[in-house]
Amino acid sequence: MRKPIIAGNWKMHKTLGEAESFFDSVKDRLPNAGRADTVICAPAPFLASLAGRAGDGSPEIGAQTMHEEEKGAYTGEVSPVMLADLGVRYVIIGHSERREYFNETDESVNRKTKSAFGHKLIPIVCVGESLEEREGDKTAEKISGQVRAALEGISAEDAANAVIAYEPIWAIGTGKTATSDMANEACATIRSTLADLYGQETANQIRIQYGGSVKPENIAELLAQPDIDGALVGGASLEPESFIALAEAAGNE
Ligand SMILES: O=C[C@H](O)COP(=O)(O)O
Repeated sequence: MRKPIIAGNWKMHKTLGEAESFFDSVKDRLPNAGRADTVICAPAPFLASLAGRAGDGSPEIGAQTMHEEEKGAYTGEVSPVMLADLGVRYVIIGHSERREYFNETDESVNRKTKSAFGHKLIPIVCVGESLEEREGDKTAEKISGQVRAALEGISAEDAANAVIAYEPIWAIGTGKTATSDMANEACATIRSTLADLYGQETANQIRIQYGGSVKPENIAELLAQPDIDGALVGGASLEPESFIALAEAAGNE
């Protein structure tokens, strides 16, 4: 049985004060803490403070990206060593916004995914098709290729701990959610790719999230699907009440 996982991706939002106040207001109010994993992926400048506030029953802390090297002359970047040292547990790798605006490629996603495992960080690896690819009937080919590339050279033992986030690009921040059937079909394609790579037993252990305009109103229907184990949530993770509602729905699964 896979434990549901709700991860909030705050993207480039909030001040430090707002981030701390959000965290303090949700950390003791997650009704089903223990039945679902919850994660806040905050902007890098807030990670130390939030990790210091995290504890039993609170969300875990995630980063939104990282560099694959441990250290070096990479101005502006954050290393896996730095994240692990702060107590960060998860890191989003290859979000479509990173692929589009910051030149991330399947190759860099693979390097970062390997590096995350090498530093005991759990990667949330993002894959997803554009509207053009969906309309051209290329969804399965695209997401399956992205999963294969991201996990190339990664052992089954590590892969079992990965989280894969299926985020159709056309559904991100647009209010357009994939129907739960469409989302499940894509997540099932990802699971069958994982089974092809690692065998069915390992594939059955890997958690697959859906992301793209997830809100308290649609989370239950998405989580009811057999291959959807959680959500990567942007806009609806910014307000405490809505994040708590999402976590509650996941804990009831
Ligand atoms: O990482 C989160 C996704 O990009 C979804 O964002 P959204 O929930 O605002 O559509």
